[in-house]
Amino acid sequence: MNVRGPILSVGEARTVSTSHGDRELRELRVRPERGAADPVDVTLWGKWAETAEHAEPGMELLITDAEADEFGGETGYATTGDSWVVLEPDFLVDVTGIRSWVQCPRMYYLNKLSGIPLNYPVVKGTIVHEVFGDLLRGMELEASVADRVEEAGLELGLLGYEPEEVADEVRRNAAAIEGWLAQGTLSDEDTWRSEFTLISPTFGLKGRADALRRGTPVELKTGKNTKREPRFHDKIQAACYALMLDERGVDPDIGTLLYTKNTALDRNEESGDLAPAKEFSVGRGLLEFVVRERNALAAMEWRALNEPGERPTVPTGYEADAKCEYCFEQDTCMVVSGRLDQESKAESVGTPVPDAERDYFDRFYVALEEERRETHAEYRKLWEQTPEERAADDRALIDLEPVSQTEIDDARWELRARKPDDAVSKLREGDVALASDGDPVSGHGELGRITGLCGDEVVVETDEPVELRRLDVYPSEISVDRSLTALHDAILKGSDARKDVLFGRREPEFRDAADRPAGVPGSDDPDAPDAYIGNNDAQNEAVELAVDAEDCALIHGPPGTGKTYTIARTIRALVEEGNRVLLSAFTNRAVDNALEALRDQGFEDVLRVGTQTGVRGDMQDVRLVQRGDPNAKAAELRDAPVVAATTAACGSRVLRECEFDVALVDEASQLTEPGTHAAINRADRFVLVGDHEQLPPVVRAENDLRTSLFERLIEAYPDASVMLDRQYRMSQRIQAFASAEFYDGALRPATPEVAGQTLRDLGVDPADLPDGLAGGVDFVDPDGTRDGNRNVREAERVAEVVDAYLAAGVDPDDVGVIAPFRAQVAEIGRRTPVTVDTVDRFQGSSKEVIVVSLVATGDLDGPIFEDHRRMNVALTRARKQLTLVGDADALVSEPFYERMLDWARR
Ligand SMILES: Nc1ncnc2c1ncn2[C@@H]1O[C@H](COP(=O)(O)OP(=O)(O)OP(=O)(O)O)[C@@H](O)[C@H]1O
Repeated sequence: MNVRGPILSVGEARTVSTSHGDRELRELRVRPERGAADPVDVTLWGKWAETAEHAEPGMELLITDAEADEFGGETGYATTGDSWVVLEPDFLVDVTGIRSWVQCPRMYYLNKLSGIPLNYPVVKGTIVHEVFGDLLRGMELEASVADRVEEAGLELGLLGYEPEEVADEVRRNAAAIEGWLAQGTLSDEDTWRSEFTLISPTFGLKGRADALRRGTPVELKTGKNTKREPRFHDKIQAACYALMLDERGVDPDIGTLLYTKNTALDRNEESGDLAPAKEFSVGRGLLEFVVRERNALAAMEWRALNEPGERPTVPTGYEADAKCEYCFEQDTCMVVSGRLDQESKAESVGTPVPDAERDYFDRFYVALEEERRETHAEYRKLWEQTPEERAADDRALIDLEPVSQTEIDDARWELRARKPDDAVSKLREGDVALASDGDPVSGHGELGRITGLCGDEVVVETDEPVELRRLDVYPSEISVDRSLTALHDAILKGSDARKDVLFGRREPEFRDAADRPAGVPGSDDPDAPDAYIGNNDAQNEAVELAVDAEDCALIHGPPGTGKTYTIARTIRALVEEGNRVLLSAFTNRAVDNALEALRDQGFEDVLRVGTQTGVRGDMQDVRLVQRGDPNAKAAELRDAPVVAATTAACGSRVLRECEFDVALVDEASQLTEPGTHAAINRADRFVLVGDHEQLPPVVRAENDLRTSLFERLIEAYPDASVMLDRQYRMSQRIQAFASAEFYDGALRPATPEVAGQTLRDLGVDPADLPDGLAGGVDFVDPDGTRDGNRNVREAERVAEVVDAYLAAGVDPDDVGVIAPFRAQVAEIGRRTPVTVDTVDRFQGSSKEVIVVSLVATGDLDGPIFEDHRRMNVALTRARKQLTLVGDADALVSEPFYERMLDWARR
């Protein structure tokens, strides 16, 4: 049986003599059934007693195959020969993390901070891995090498490599793979597959194996190894995959390491075993060792968050017996310990950063690790929720009917399936998702990209074929990983001038207008134009503030106030003064909108960095295609005066290599502080544009990540900010409530036309509409009942309201419906031809007519009500008519909504 629950206390290590000789043991007291049952004693025998050394009260413990023992009338449990003991099984450790942890725990920690840099071994390693996959999928060697080297054009160019020399080296490495594949090691019964995603609920592990051969793991290493045996930490990596396969009942007895550089070595100069493939046997002892090391790692991570000490616990390097002088991370290690005043086995260099910076680093390090745990909780839902629960949670499309599996050009697969009519989910075209045969954890699952999601059809591209019966949201830690790196870069590598402002040691500074160069608006030059933007003082002031900023400028733009227009003008002004600008935003949509505005203003010299599916169709012509000639590609990126990318992409290894004079970040109020650093680290100065009265950062954990840097700075430095106060979107009647509630009444319509717009301007005669739908703002109470996340009666009423507008002559494209839950979105979507979506998806867009479905009855519960800022977004999307559909009794239960109701019914 399995025993699982929180640890209450940990006993001392003891040695007892048994019929098998002296044995170590350690007793712990735990509350089984995840804390629901009465406390019991559990005994960890033998080597598992080592795991108890890391255990602390509060941690979760799992013992599989435990046996019950009676002692003094009490039932306890003990490990058996088949038991696994797992600490904090909910913490999912990545296999590559275990590998570096075994080498040196501090290296594991440093890898988190410094990310994967752009260097030649990394890029070459990626190419060789890609070629390996291609060869396994039956592609021809030369074609694969040429294709993969070309694909890496940009990265190779940034590193100054020529394609021929790289192709040669990759070819030599690939020879090892080809030779091995051809060597007769393979027979007809050999079953092969490349890249296999594994997640282990029992062992708290996840990772992607390079390949499986007859069910046993194969790992590719692009280095050399002239010993007979694989390197120990390489074995550990393969053993992790073996352990996860074991959990699926495969029981692999060997693992293989393929050292591809061995074939490239000169036999006259090198001695030893030059065979690239090295097998080793995977015994129980090795697997137990892997689990114990994983436990030590998980315990360290637990202590970093849970120990009430001043600073998070991080490894020092003394835990391992690795030699620092051979370590690639030695320099980083010394700098990090010097700057953060950490104990470390390597010497430290440099002086510690001031206390405030260290505290900031620690606070956000912990906050990001908390966020990581929330991400792990998302993974857990893959096995803890039933398929139906996951579908109801919008996290999966289930009951798909496989239609076809087609091999496409570069040995990849296109899977098609039919989905039930009413199925909805968070999944969108372009997302990476987990395609499976119905069971993504213990069945057959493949990571793939959604290339089509339209009507009743789903199309996914994967490396290997799978019967597409279910498609799941696949959580990603990449945002946490990149944020940690951004935090490291900002605090440990950032300039003191920048940090003086971030840490309140100095006010942001601005150039005097008198110092503006000739020709620039506001300069002494009599021939210079009067203003950047002649018809809107606040916008003009915003551009001036941005071009004069020596540190930073903050542009606060309530809904419809011309943020995008001002951003475009600002970028032009910055480029005119000779600056190179990084344009960034939280979403691809905002990046593309800003680019569109820039191009509308006649500025075309832009480069869009992003994936093909992420970038909008009309911006593909300025998208940087990474494939191609290295020199040309690198020049394209280095010479562009304006580079545009999401903040997530700013943390990529390519953009981390780039420098800019100014970073301009839109939607900055939706970014966490580390998320903002990812963009502004790349530039000397920065301009943040946002509205902290609209949606806050999207995070799962409740901590400091919820407040944006934009919000913090605008409160600290009001003089470094401008609020755009005239809006070009809403009628006077619509904007009144938001202006009063969120902007101290300062928001005004930009022109009388904006203020006075009505449905009549769309050619609609109000007499053609039922009573109470043409007042500019109206409220309808359908007397519905909330059922879970939907309200069917209300959905029907919303559809009737929409029909009434359409019947009166409003174009379907001019009407939008906002609902708080995806279930209600689907409920309404079935009944009407117009766009229906959640608030979050509507931020940044607008419609002539908006109908909001509030769903709640009884009490006010749900994401739209949790945060008034969400309601601000919902109420400020409409231009001419806003119709709220909801339950008046529920709304009057809170003063804010009562005021909203009064306004809507006025
Ligand atoms: N100074 C201006 N003169 C004339 N029209 C303007 C001016 N500024 C903005 N506009 C117009 O107002 C509309 C809204 O502007 P924009 O799209 O830039 O707003 P936004 O603040 O980015 O909106 P959102 O709240 O959706 O982010 C656009 O049609 C834009 O062309």
